[in-house]
Amino acid sequence: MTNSSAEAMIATPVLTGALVLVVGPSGAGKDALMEGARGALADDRRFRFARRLITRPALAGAEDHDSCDEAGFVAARARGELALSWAAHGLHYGIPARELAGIAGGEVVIANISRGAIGAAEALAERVVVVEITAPAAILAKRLAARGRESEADIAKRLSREARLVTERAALRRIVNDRSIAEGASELLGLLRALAGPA
Ligand SMILES: Nc1ncnc2c1ncn2[C@@H]1O[C@H](COP(=O)(O)OP(=O)(O)OP(=O)(O)O)[C@@H](O)[C@H]1O
Ligand SMILES: O=P(O)(O)OC[C@H]1O[C@H](OP(=O)(O)O)[C@H](O)[C@@H]1O
Repeated sequence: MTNSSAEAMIATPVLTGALVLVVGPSGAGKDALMEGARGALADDRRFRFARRLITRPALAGAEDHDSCDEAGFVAARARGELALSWAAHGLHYGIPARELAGIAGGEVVIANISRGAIGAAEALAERVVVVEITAPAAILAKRLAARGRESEADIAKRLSREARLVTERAALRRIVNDRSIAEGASELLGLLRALAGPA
């Protein structure tokens, strides 16, 4: 190796940042496993769990997100504040650009998104990993009923929602969340830790 190419290698910072897209059917446990992993990583600045903007009022005990009405959402998107947005279940969802700002500096950012938004999200970072959380259909139905956030009719719509999971260049990992939340969260945690640089 010549001196100049050795210098180039030393001068190039090793960026370990990544965008982790958590996807899967309603009731699979995306929020629950992310909450478990977030708790374990609370003091670890290598990780950030993206706070979403949703046109749904925040509910006690549910996902901690920013809320706005539809006009506010459209305005935020027009101002270029959202790196990613999609519509589902009669709601608008967005990932604010500021949530992804640390990836270039090495942060691992974890975001709960629609399976239909994977294609657009793959353009947002160099290293993108899709984590699909799944569970058998009967378990999904039981969990949504027990969660009680939606009406029976809305739960039926969520369960019948068809969404294809297609990745172009992102790596794909799968967690079958059919054991306890703690076990599922620990699997997600292992996967996230493996993506981050040294502590
Ligand atoms: N392994 C598990 N064992 C028991 N209950 C679970 C498990 N995982 C999640 N749950 C519960 O199932 C319900 C649905 O989970 P959660 O809200 O995390 O799903 P989700 O994939 O985020 O769904 P949605 O897309 O509808 O928001 C919640 O009440 C959650 O506490
Ligand atoms: O079915 P697909 O398109 O994959 O996901 C649609 C939406 O469903 C869930 O919303 P919520 O957290 O239940 O409000 C996901 O977070 C996503 O935003």
